[in-house]
Amino acid sequence: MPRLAANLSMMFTEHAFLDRFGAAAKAGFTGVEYLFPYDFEAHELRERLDQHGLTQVLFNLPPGDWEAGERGLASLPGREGEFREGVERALDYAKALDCPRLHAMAGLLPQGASEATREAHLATYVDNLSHAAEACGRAGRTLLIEPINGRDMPDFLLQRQELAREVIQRVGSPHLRLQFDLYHCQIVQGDLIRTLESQFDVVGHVQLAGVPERHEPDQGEVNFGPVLERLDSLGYDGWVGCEYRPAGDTVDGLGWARAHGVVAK
Ligand SMILES: O=C(O)[C@@H](O)C(=O)CO
Ligand SMILES: [Mg+2]
Repeated sequence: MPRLAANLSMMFTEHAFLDRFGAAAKAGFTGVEYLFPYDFEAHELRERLDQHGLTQVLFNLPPGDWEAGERGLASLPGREGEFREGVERALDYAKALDCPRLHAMAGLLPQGASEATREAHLATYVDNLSHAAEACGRAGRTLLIEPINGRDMPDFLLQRQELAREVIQRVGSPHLRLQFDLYHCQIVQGDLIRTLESQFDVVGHVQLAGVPERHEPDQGEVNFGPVLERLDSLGYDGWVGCEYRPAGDTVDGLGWARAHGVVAK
């Protein structure tokens, strides 16, 4: 069975952020991920990981001005310098946290973008990812890109798994892989098992959540048991990030995860 990582941006929000590490460990998780570490000093996060025997599985590059609605810089023409500074900043944190994976969010297209604008964003995306993948490779890390559904993030450039694959091929670096979020894939295109099979050779991380509410995976329209079994039989040895907003108390909603060794201590 795949190892489950608690996503601390969405789970255990009953606690202040730094206290979520201990809560996740107490609930039986051995790995954690979250969107952004940058509100904290790296040593504060490192201390929490060490104190609770946790592995840092993943976090994201700086996304631009999140409060103003930005959702990543990787495809934004004219922001290349800021993107590259973000890569260096993320790599510093990754070293301190011993984190092997970094996710670069693609960013938004302008509303009603023409085909030419879209092509320009894609070209910037490929250039920026080429640079970032090489920097990650030199640092012994893997860079990830994630298709995100356009209902939750309207105008997000990267929505389909096939486009992610095309971008990965255009970049052509072994250090760039796919963050396959089953929640987004179900909303955008469904057919989870066949899509996973066809993308598996480029998958570097997996996430899940119930659809459509993004609650626990045992709530909603997807029967995740067979999907996780297929992930196993394909030979996946990475982590599956639990990137969902619990419907109620986080620990009360963990019944589904017992089969994966997540058992409250
Ligand atoms: O699926 C998501 O929302 C995340 O994995 C992410 O990185 C951007 O919000
Ligand atoms: Mg995700």
